[in-house]
Amino acid sequence: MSETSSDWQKTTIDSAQAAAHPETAQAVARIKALRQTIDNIDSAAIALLAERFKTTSQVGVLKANAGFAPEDTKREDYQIERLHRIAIDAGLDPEIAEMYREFVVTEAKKRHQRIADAGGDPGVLDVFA
Ligand SMILES: O=C(O)C(=O)C[C@]1(C(=O)O)C=C[C@@H](O)C=C1
Repeated sequence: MSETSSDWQKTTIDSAQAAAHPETAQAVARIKALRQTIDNIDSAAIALLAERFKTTSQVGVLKANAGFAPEDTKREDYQIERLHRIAIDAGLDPEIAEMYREFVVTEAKKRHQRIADAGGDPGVLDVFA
């Protein structure tokens, strides 16, 4: 339950909440189970993002060494159309798919530029160095 009417957006749902409000115990238990699935999805999403950025870094090296610019608008137009279509098929608001695309492609281009500035060395992106 909300602690006060003004902070209804923030309810920490945990065992303390369940103990204090036994009438919502079923909802708390269900939310807990759903959170496990959310955590699994987040783990998969982070692993996929890691693979995507490792892959785009390889593209960045090839582009830098070949003298190609970081951005390819024709490829991006294809990605926009494709992700819009597959989002609708998947039951996802295409605006969310576009926000995702914009985020990953913008970050990939920044990294392409950093690699190019480093003369094609992807080591410049090594966050663990
Ligand atoms: O496919 C490329 O040319 C890339 O550099 C990869 C990528 C992407 O992140 O998907 C990034 C920048 C380009 O403008 C288009 C696509």
